[in-house]
Amino acid sequence: MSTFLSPYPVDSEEVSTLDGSISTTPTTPEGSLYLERSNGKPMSTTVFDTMTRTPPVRNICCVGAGYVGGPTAAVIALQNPHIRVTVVDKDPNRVRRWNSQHPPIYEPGLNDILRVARDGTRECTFQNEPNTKSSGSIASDSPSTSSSECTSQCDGRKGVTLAARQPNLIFSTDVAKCISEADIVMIAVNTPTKYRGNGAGSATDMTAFEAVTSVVAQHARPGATIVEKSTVPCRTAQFVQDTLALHRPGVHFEVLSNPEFLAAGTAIKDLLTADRILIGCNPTPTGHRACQALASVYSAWIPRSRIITTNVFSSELAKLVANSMLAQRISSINSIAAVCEATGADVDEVAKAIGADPRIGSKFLKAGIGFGGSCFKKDVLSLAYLADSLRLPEVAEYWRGVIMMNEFARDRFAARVVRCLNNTLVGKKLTVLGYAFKKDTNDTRESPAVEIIRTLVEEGPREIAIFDPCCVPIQMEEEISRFLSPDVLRVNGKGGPVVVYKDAYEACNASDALLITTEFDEFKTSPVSVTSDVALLPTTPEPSEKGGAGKGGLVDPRPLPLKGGEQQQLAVSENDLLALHTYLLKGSGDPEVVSGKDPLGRLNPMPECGEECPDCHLQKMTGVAGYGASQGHVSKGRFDWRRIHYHMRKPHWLFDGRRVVDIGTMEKLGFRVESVGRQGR
Ligand SMILES: NC(=O)c1ccc[n+]([C@@H]2O[C@H](COP(=O)([O-])OP(=O)(O)OC[C@H]3O[C@@H](n4cnc5c(N)ncnc54)[C@H](O)[C@@H]3O)[C@@H](O)[C@H]2O)c1
Ligand SMILES: O=c1ccn([C@@H]2O[C@H](COP(=O)(O)OP(=O)(O)O[C@H]3O[C@H](CO)[C@@H](O)[C@H](O)[C@H]3O)[C@@H](O)[C@H]2O)c(=O)[nH]1
Repeated sequence: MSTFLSPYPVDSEEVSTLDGSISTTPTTPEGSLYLERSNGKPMSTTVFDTMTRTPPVRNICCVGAGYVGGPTAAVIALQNPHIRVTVVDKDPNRVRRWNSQHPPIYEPGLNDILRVARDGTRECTFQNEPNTKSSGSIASDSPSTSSSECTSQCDGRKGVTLAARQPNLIFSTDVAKCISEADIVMIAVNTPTKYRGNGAGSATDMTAFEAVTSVVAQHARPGATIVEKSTVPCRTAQFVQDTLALHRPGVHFEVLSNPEFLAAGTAIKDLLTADRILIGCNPTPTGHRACQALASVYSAWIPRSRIITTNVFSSELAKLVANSMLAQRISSINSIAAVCEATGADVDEVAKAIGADPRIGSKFLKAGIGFGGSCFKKDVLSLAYLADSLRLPEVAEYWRGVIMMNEFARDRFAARVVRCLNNTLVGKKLTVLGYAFKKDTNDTRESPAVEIIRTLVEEGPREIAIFDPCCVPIQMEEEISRFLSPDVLRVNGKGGPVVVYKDAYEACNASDALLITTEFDEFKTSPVSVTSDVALLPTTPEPSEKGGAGKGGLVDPRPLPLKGGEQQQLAVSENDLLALHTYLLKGSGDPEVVSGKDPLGRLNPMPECGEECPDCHLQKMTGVAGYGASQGHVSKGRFDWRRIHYHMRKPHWLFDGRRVVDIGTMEKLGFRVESVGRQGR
């Protein structure tokens, strides 16, 4: 039996187990041994606590500064100001951008969090009484940077002072050094589908994960906990443990699985209000203690009851299964869409009717042109490959059917467009509205739009115009030439049929047919609220418990609970501060409110870009503000469909691949609408 003592504390707080019971670890028989003195007499609980209360987590290193690593590390750092969180990546360009005004990815709310955790904050004073005035300018609510100023601005009401905060989020390329300093190393590198060799097109490509594991094995400090954040095949933890043993025989490391469930476009909301945190560990005292240490990091903002612990392989498998089941629901409803198109039933009505049954539920039943994104396809295929390798071909076949149905939905839509246009696109202009794989993101990985464009190009059209409210045109051009061919692109009037537009109305001008391929709110006919970064930050959901007038649809979260005294250096949770930040911004009534505004007056200036900053250069060249996703997407409100209709060519075809427009309204405007999951002409 191992006598290794983990450096982590035994935390007696409760963590829920999968069966709903409460586990107060350590629970294994081995764990109880620590309660005995060497003389065999039982220890007092206090002595036990003191001996096992080891230093809390002080340093986390996240390897991989991508869609998962960047936002996850930012939220962990925000919520744990006492922990130094370092994000390392082998790509110096990516790291440079995380350290600049141009982070490499856009997620609503991310910039606000980055600015607090990466840049630190200054002392500020804010008014902690609910606003009793009606909606209007935020000036009367605006906190200032000094109490005296606030006192005058706040009509003599007392302000409270918030201490400055030191930066605790660092981005670096020094992978080995940062790993060697960490108590917890999270591996969040890409795990795509293998595209060549054994298992090509199905198995997970573990190249990046394996490379990082080997660096971790060589440099991690003894006793460190290694966390799989990447989505990996079941039993990868064994491979990590073996690699560690190979490089560092006799040195103890714990390996945990802690898969991520965030979705693109809502990453910050998903991280801040996660419905569950899943941690898989070895069923040993040291495994449980490592699990508790990681749970303590999350419990800074996630209720303990939402932290689920399982064995390490269940956790790995649960991530693959979660994505496969979600993908399966979409394929199921898309298969029914095909039946609806042939019968006269309407897929939205069917979805509503079945979704009312709580056993089925209403989420993830939106029919369309199929799912895209970097995860669903690869994770379903990974599960199918796992089944194959376990000699369960029937199981593998079942899950491959989900992918087959997804491709069928996409191809059926493209075929319907061509069929409606008399089976020829020659001499015609078609406009593709939406290039990202889902709304409110500039992520285009596995976007169904790309394959639809490929099919349309093969028909020899005069022009395929593309507009996306969130993607940067120059990046779209670069991708199209990479995925399709450079020849298909038309730039400065020369080249192939594909033209990327910055302006939606120009893209639709003189078009024969519009295709909605992403579910952006802009395309909807029902009134859409003007979205902004702040829309997805935490708000205060319990109006009855809080005072203050409703403002911009939000409730004033003040008074925020304060710890540590009446006036000076008060501790307020970052969640509460985000809620106040959101309220002050949203309530401003300013439709252009975006990340970067600072109603609390606590942000430090953003890092300066040098003269040679390539992103500033591109921004100037392209005229696209927020190049590189730093400012992200500010909706300009819904489309003026009347104007679009006026400038289109007859018979005003509109193919709604995402069921976002109201068919009656559009037909009244004169469009000829064809919708997924509804019988056509
Ligand atoms: N994207 C999502 O929404 C999402 C959500 C949940 C889980 N996941 C999973 O999380 C993992 C990461 O996904 P992602 O979307 O963040 O990927 P990503 O491609 O955006 O980022 C991965 C990063 O890892 C870096 N990297 C690769 N090899 C490295 C090495 N040897 N050393 C240092 N850095 C290295 C890359 O340079 C890149 O910046 C995947 O397993 C994915 O399946 C993704
Ligand atoms: O009813 C629906 C819901 C979604 N979609 C499409 O499905 C795709 C995926 O959407 P979504 O799941 O919202 O985005 P992802 O960012 O791919 O997130 C999924 O993949 C992540 C990566 O593993 C997981 O962490 C998330 O939990 C999981 O939702 C998009 O193309 C959507 O348009 C539909 O067609 N119909």
